[in-house]
Amino acid sequence: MRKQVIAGNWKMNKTHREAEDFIQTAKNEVPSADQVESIVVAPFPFLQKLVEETEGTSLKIGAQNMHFEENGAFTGEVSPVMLKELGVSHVVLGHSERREIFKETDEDVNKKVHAAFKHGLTPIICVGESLEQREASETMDVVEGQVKKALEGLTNEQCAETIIAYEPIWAIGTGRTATSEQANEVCTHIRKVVSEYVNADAADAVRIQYGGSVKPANVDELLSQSDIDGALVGGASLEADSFLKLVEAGKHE
Ligand SMILES: O=C(CO)COP(=O)(O)O
Repeated sequence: MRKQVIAGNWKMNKTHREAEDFIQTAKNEVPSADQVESIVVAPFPFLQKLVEETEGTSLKIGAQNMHFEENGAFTGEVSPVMLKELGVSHVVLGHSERREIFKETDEDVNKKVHAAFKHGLTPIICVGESLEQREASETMDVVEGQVKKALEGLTNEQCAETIIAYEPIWAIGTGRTATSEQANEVCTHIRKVVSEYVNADAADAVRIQYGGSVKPANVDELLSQSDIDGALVGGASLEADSFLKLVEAGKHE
């Protein structure tokens, strides 16, 4: 049975003080790591402090992006080596906001995924279609292309360890959640793509999250779907109480 993984993506939000207050509330309240995997994906300036404060707890800390190179003349960028040194466990890669606003390509995402594995970071790879693509019935093709390109050149074991987040762009921050059937349909397709592109074992092991207006009121139904193994949550992860409810929903005994 795949363990659910609930990640709160804070995006570019919170002051240092707010981040601190959240972690103090949440760090001892999250269920144990063998029941559910819980991750706070925080802005770079907070990472070191949050990693220190959550040491020995079940709450893990992830980054929202990174460069694929280890070092060099890349002003403003952060490397996988730096994240690893801080003790970060996960890194979100290819979020639609990075793809759309910062023009990241599938090729960039693939290089970043390789860099993550090289440095012992677990990638959370985001894929998902725009409203225009959904209306043109291109969802499955778009997502399939993104998944294959992101996984290109990885070992079968690395593919199995990857977390894929299906986040339809039209559902992000809009309050318009995909129905659990719509979300599951695409997650099932992603698992099929992994099965054909990698192998059945990797497809069985890979965890596929849904993201896009997930909140305590709709999380149970989403997580009860056959191919949804967790959630990547923006807005509803900003308050500790709400984040804890989401994590609780992912718990199994
Ligand atoms: O983009 C998201 C998480 O990465 C989803 O954001 P919302 O939960 O705010 O819709």
